Amino acid sequence: MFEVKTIDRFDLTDFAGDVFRTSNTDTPDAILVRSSKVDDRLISKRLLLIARSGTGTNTINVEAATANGTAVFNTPGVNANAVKELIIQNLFRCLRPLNGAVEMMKQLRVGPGEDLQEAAEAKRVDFIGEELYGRTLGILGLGTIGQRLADACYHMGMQVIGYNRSFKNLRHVQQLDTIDEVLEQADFVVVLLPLTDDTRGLLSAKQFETMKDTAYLLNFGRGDIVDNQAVVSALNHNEFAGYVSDFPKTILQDHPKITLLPHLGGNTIEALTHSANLILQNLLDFLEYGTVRNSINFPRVDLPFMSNQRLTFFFHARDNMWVDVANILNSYDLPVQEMMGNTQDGYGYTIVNTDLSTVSKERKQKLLSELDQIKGMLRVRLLNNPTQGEWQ
Ligand SMILES: NC(=O)c1ccc[n+]([C@@H]2O[C@H](COP(=O)([O-])OP(=O)(O)OC[C@H]3O[C@@H](n4cnc5c(N)ncnc54)[C@H](O)[C@@H]3O)[C@@H](O)[C@H]2O)c1
Ligand SMILES: O=C(O)[C@H](O)COP(=O)(O)O
Repeated sequence: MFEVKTIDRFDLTDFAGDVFRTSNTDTPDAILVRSSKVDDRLISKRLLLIARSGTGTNTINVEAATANGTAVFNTPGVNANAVKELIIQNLFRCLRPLNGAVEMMKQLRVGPGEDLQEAAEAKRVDFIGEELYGRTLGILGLGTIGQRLADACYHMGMQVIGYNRSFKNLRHVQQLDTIDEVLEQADFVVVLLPLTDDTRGLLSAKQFETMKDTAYLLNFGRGDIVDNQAVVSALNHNEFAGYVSDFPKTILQDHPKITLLPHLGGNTIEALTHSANLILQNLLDFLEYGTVRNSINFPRVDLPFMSNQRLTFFFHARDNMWVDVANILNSYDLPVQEMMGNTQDGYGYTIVNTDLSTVSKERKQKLLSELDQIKGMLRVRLLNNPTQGEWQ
């Protein structure tokens, strides 16, 4: 039904993913990616969906996809535990100089008759650490990951404060009214926001001035939420103690107070497996059945496929939209066997189970073209029941 090919054939750099197409054409029906940027040139009329295995969708032009009638899917929450655990590991690393101690142990040699443990203990004064217990954790972005981190750190004895644009009724977090209040009070500030027009460059020189000089900033949201040049400058002026980022930039390399990771947040066997399974299921269900789950721009609609064919409609929600569709279906004497629809953020998605088995190919084309031309219609699809016939 769908071939899977790699995107390399498009010769678009900075992109690596799989595409799905129904015929031997360079224009894909669907694109599957992790964090790779989806080039806008791929959002052609033919493109039915973009599937992002993972959470952040800042590498996809969702607005352009929506206007094109292309569904965008992601797998929110599946890597939240992986990110939470990596952040906790890094909180400990900020206070306990484990890397140095392990390195020292690799180098340490004792002579005949000397005791290695004794020699090691003589060196441990260089590796005295501090404890997380009783310290204040500030979380910017109290979503799925932020809440899990808050619960775990609260149970380790930390005070947890946070900022989110909407109020969240959370048991273990004192939610503050401004980012600045969090920055002033926290010993650790963890960024867990999405990258949007509102959050790009949100943390810069002015914000760093308000931080404690002993505080650490950990960015597991997205690199561009933080002004990297301002980070380097603030650290050079001892405005805060250290920066940990999951999003490497050359300007941050080699600074003694900066720790860079190669975007490891969701990089566990569990998260990757779970995410890949979920996104593939959602992708195939949409391509073959028109079912929508976990889409960020299409409303959720899941109707059992009990007919020979079904029509799916994605449109700008407006008064009388359905009257216009129904008039055309009636003029073709099409039975509406079952139907389900939903709206979200001004867009509607409707599935109609029907039977076109007696309608000629030419009339089907004419029907689809008339439905396509309805004012506000963004995408019409005709699907054959995969368990009852061949793909058309
Ligand atoms: N490092 C990694 O590997 C990794 C893994 C997963 C997610 N992430 C990043 O973390 C982000 C958060 O993930 P999540 O699963 O918790 O998402 P989420 O959608 O559950 O949480 C995001 C939270 O941020 C809040 N928010 C959005 N814009 C805001 C603004 N301008 N000001 C204040 N609050 C705002 C939302 O209300 C929400 O509560 C993702 O968007 C992604 O960029 C990184
Ligand atoms: O948004 C996400 O899910 C994370 O940043 C993980 O991205 P990745 O799929 O490239 O690991």
